[in-house]
Amino acid sequence: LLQVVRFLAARVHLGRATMRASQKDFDNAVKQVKLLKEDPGNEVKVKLYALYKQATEGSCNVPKPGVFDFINKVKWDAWNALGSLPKETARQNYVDLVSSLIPSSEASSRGEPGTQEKLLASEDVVVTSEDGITKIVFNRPTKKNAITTQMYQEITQALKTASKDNSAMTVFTGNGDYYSSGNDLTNFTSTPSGNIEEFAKRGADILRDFVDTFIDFPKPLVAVVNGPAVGISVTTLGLFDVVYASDKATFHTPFSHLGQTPEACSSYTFPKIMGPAKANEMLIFGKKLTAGEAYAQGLVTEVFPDSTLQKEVWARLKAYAKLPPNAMRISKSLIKSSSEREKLHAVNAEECTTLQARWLSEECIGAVTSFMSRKAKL
Ligand SMILES: CCCCCCCCCCC/C=C/C(=O)SCCNC(=O)CCNC(=O)[C@H](O)C(C)(C)COP(=O)(O)OP(=O)(O)OC[C@H]1O[C@@H](n2cnc3c(N)ncnc32)[C@H](O)[C@@H]1OP(=O)(O)O
Repeated sequence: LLQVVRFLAARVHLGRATMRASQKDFDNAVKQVKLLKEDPGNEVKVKLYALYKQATEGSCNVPKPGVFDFINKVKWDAWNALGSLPKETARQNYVDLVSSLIPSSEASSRGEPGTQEKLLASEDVVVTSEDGITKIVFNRPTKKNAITTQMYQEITQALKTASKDNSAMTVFTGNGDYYSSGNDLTNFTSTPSGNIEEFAKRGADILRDFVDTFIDFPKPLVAVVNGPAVGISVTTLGLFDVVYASDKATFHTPFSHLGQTPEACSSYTFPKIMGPAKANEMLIFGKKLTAGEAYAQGLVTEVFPDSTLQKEVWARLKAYAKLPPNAMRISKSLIKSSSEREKLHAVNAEECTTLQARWLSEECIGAVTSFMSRKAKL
């Protein structure tokens, strides 16, 4: 990786020696990186990081991270490899690299970077409202609908809005073959230099807010699990009112494999739903359930053949959405009483604090590093 970084930095340097990117070009490129539709991959992200640091701070001037701080060590190595490359050259190389990542059709229509942010940002989470139903769709099919940090925040916002809109219920589903592969593991690799503890704290705050919004959601909340579900996309199901699943869906919570621990109140809801014996096998040993098994354990309301899922489920939901909305909300609040919600908030807080510490553990960093280097898959 270091050789690639050095080679590319030198190549871009030689090729563009006569050009000079202005500070404004650089600032725009920094904004454009955040708007990229396609994930450029870890190698490019590391290069961008190194060039950004060189352009803004000059030669690497911070101590080498510890041996177990894998991610920061890769980043440090890449920055350090740029040696004494002048700041202006690093700035130009950064701008060139970013423009090479933007398809020409997009570059011409993009205009001022700030103006399209919202539009592009909302592509990964699509929210629509029709027939009394607000639909929230995980829409990153090429990444198996893995949930980025930004998506957590968008979903939190979408739920807060849906709780006040005039729809009768809210339905989650996924686009493509997966419902969702859970937390996007690259969320862990975008650590701003240095303060990994602060980063983990911010992650825990985002997660806590996200789960709190599910706990407090006042209207019927339905999941249409169109395919395999992993991690947090499974655990949140314990906070839904109804879960319909395709017979192709699977339910997998590989927390121990990832050096992590349960979230979304599943350490409380799963034993309550399926009994401790079955919940332990899922949450501690990461046993993957088929749709039929998840139905038998009470996590899923009903399983449909994949070929008829969409037709049957949406027809049923449209009919349900015509029921008197206040009656449905009041029934929900009786079932999920205020004391139960209080308990769920306390569980959520504890799970988030536990995860915050886990994310800094050698076990977790090692598992994420393995996934990133493609040695390990579930
Ligand atoms: C400090 C952190 C701040 C974070 C902010 C808040 C964090 C809250 C965190 C809450 C805790 C959540 C826990 C979980 O959800 S644990 C579960 C995590 N998920 C996984 O471990 C799944 C990993 N993915 C896989 O094992 C396989 O991809 C999978 C079995 C799902 C599919 O395998 P398949 O062979 O069919 O497909 P590919 O692997 O080729 O996948 C296609 C592309 O999609 C990318 N992908 C898939 N899943 C993820 C993922 N979870 N994260 C990132 N990327 C993912 C995969 O890399 C492929 O991409 P490329 O085509 O670019 O290679």
